Amino acid sequence: MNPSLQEPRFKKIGVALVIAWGHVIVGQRQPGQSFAGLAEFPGGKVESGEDFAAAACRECLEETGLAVAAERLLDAWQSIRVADDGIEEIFRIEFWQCRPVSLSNNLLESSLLESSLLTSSLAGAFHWVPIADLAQLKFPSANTKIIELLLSRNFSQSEEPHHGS
Ligand SMILES: Nc1nc2c([nH]c(=O)n2[C@@H]2O[C@H](COP(=O)(O)OP(=O)(O)OP(=O)(O)O)[C@@H](O)[C@H]2O)c(=O)[nH]1
Repeated sequence: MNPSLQEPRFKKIGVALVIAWGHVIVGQRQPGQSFAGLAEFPGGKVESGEDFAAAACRECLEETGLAVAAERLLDAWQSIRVADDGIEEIFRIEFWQCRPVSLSNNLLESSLLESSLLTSSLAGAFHWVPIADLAQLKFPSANTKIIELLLSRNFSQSEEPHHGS
């Protein structure tokens, strides 16, 4: 069939912005991945039966070992291109603010201040990074708006997770 007559293909990505105490979890894209070497937030493809928020939480758990709950959609980025096989491809990323569910506020706070406990519980190249430091990291261009948003907003105490202490 003429590719231009075929239904577009969707590529959906859910990304987790895990924010606590002025920090956010950031990783580095690995060799062999697209955009290797660039910074990234935990995330990946939406699987069948999932929505973007569920995919963001699942990918975060798989990639960092940290269980999180999605709270709200902060930004979405979308592009349309014609793939090599001639089929139109719609690529959409949703950036979801998430909070850790398995750690108490006290533990979160002390581990961030001491920069120890949480780092050791995060897999691979993922770390807690002060939000103010995001300006110095290089992310894929799809992240430009969300980085600006994080840097421009005051993620103060009132934005922090309200769970057991
Ligand atoms: N996890 C994550 N992915 C991002 C971010 N920003 C961004 O453009 N992406 C893009 O979203 C897609 C994530 O999908 P994925 O992690 O499952 O893809 P992948 O690297 O395994 O496969 P790919 O190399 O074919 O893209 C990648 O194309 C990645 O470049 C981000 O902040 N976090």
